[in-house]
Amino acid sequence: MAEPSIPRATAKRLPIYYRYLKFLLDAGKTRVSSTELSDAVKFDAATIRRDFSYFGALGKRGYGYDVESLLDFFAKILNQDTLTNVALIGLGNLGHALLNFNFHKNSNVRVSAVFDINQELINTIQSGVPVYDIKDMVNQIQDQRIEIAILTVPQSEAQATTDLLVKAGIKGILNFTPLRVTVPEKVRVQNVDLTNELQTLIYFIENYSEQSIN
Ligand SMILES: NC(=O)c1ccc[n+]([C@@H]2O[C@H](COP(=O)([O-])OP(=O)(O)OC[C@H]3O[C@@H](n4cnc5c(N)ncnc54)[C@H](O)[C@@H]3O)[C@@H](O)[C@H]2O)c1
Repeated sequence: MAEPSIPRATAKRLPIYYRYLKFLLDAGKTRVSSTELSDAVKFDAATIRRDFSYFGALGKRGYGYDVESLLDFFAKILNQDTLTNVALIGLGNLGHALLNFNFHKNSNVRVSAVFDINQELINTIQSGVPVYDIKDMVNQIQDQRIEIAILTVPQSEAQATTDLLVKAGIKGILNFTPLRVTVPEKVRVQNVDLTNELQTLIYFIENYSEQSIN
């Protein structure tokens, strides 16, 4: 997957643009202005124009953006044309919730393999996805050519599991554990921390209540 050199904040907004454009296309809309987009996705129009400018001059003055070509363009960047298989490591409370969700709607990402140490789970099918013994993880990930993993093991297991993932050749880890895992430079880690997100939200509400928080 080619990685375009766009700011991280822009990259994080892309799936949101993509989902809304898909909605517009399904509703039969052929074009959209940055102001309309702004109302829908709640980023200001200048941010949207700047984001889109990173991909070249896509909009036309007085016309707005062509929904279909914008969607095609984003689909390629987001790799929506190919199904991305993801491994889920640790099928506890959080792992189950993510597996049940399984990213089906509006996305070409799915969890295709689960790994755990719990003998009651190993060799079962959960939400349509096979659960493997963690001991088989390196082989399975390599055989299935999985490049992305979601980490939902206890904190105490996070680094050792990450080391195994690195050994298996994984390229990206969505880390839900509180540990900031250490990885070689070529591996990308995205940390998800709901407490942090909530605290950020509270901070913005308390300090910038009159302004947009995007
Ligand atoms: N980021 C967030 O906002 C957020 C929210 C909740 C929980 N968490 C974190 O997510 C992780 C999971 O939380 P939970 O509540 O689902 O825990 P849990 O105890 O319910 O589940 C952990 C699962 O990991 C499995 N496991 C243990 N060691 C393993 C190993 N070495 N290899 C593979 N599987 C292993 C267990 O058998 C269990 O199924 C924890 O690190 C927790 O701190 C993060």
